Amino acid sequence: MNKELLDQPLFKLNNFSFFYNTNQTASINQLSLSIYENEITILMGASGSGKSTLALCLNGLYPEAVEGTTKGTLLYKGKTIADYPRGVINQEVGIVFQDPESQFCMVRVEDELAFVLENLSIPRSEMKRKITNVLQQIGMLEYMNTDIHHLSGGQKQKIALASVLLMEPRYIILDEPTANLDPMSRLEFIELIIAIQKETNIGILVIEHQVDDWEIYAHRLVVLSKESQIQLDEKPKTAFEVHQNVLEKHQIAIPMKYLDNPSTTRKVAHKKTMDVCLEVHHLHYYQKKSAILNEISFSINQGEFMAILGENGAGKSTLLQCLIGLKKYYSGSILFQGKELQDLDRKTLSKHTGFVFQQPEHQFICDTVFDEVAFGMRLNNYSTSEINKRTIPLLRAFRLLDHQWKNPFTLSGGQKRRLSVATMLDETPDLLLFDEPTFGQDAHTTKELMNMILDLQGQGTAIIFVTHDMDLVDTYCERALVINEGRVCFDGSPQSLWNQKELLQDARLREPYRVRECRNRNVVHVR
Ligand SMILES: Nc1ncnc2c1ncn2[C@@H]1O[C@H](COP(=O)(O)OP(=O)(O)OP(=O)(O)O)[C@@H](O)[C@H]1O
Ligand SMILES: Nc1ncnc2c1ncn2[C@@H]1O[C@H](COP(=O)(O)OP(=O)(O)OP(=O)(O)O)[C@@H](O)[C@H]1O
Repeated sequence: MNKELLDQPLFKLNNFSFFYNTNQTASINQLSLSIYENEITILMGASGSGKSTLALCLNGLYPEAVEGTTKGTLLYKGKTIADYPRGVINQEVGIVFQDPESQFCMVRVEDELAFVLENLSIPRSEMKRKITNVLQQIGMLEYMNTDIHHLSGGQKQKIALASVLLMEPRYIILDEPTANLDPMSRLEFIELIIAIQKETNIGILVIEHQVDDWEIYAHRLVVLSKESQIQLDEKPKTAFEVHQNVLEKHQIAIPMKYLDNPSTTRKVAHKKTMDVCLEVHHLHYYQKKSAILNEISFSINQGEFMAILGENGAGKSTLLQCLIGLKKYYSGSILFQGKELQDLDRKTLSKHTGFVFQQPEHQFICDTVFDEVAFGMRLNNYSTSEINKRTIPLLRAFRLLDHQWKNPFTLSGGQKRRLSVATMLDETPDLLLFDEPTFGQDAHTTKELMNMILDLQGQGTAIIFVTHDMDLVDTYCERALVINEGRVCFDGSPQSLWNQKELLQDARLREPYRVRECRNRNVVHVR
């Protein structure tokens, strides 16, 4: 690609490095890259390759907002970013993060958007019109007066995008923006971005680990190695068709449509035993008088692997929190191995169960990665040599050994997620609950993580797994429980779920790629 001869790049990095002061090695290492306006560029790379750090440097937030230093040059419109007056770049280069909550300052949607306009010194008389226009543009006008906390994940993501659009940016960076969205919201969000790009012709940088729904729209795919060196810079179609070996080497997930035979990857294991692990009877849960969970009943046996599916806001996380005893004020009953959950003390419960939170940060309590993994063992009075014997292999398996003395809060998104899973595997639990454990993970980690889960399933652990990834459900799960508006609307095998088109639509789910492919080839009943 020798585009540079034709156009002046919007961003130009020349041997650019970024060091967090707490780390000995560079998080971005002598990267040279040009990024152009009016293009959609996808940036991929293994977890920890420096993608989010790069996004924050391009937006001018780093190094100022963090203890870090840079080397080499990073030019925006031909001028060093540090030479622009404060705030100019933030306004011209907008970022939407994976977790939109981290971007909000106000309670109501309108106030949040007005706050953005206030910072731009827009007169009050113009605010209403601008807010109405942007909400119309993203299809959220009816939510102008809604409390942001009452919006679903997908809706919050759209409001985060609206805040960025109000700044009329020249460039937008989307850092894993769809990782928390249900399958339909994900598609709608991508379509919205593409429509906006066509209408305004602005440049967009998409950082993602799963690009199945993005790649047809992108002009360019850039792949970084672990050492943040460019390994590939191609049209996505060419990259996925011609360079699969390079992509696999760098742990990049190849969209299913480019794989020879995706159905051979199915690994559903039937390890269910006769021993009941958990029983839920007539569970109801209310939040501020509104019903979040309604009349939920099901049971799961040891060795069973069940996915919980449903649209953003359906009640999946609330259900998991009830099942693990974090939400206590429910009605109905939950029995763990025959005993009422509310009668079990926390220590017994934490010895036999594990819970991986949706936001990994919510479960970190120690100052180092090592201590975080060893925490449960110390609580159970393990000797130092026993702790080392168990902790080191776990850190190695989750590719965290090099980061073991770091503070967990300074890890990359994917590293945090891996740590949150590793902390639950210090023993073989009887019940493991995962709230979206694979989002934000590269292909290699997702595969390893799923294999570890299958291993535990084989040892008799009952697995409950909340996910928005239908391909994962199709590949690994033997049972799916679908929640819609707080009620169970399906409980059965994923294969029978894929045949219920209306139900999938109501719950805003999608068939996995394998099944869509079968349908395209007119195989009517999918097995
Ligand atoms: N503190 C709260 N006050 C009022 N409503 C709340 C509160 N917390 C959650 N809710 C509502 O409860 C419902 C269920 O939320 P929950 O987080 O369980 O959904 P979810 O299925 O896990 O969604 P997602 O897929 O987006 O993670 C949502 O409609 C949400 O708005
Ligand atoms: N605030 C911080 N302080 C110290 N080190 C950090 C900080 N944030 C990130 N790092 C380190 O910098 C490296 C790059 O992190 P970054 O978040 O940019 O990676 P990434 O490619 O976005 O990863 P992922 O795909 O897992 O989100 C990682 O090794 C990470 O541990």
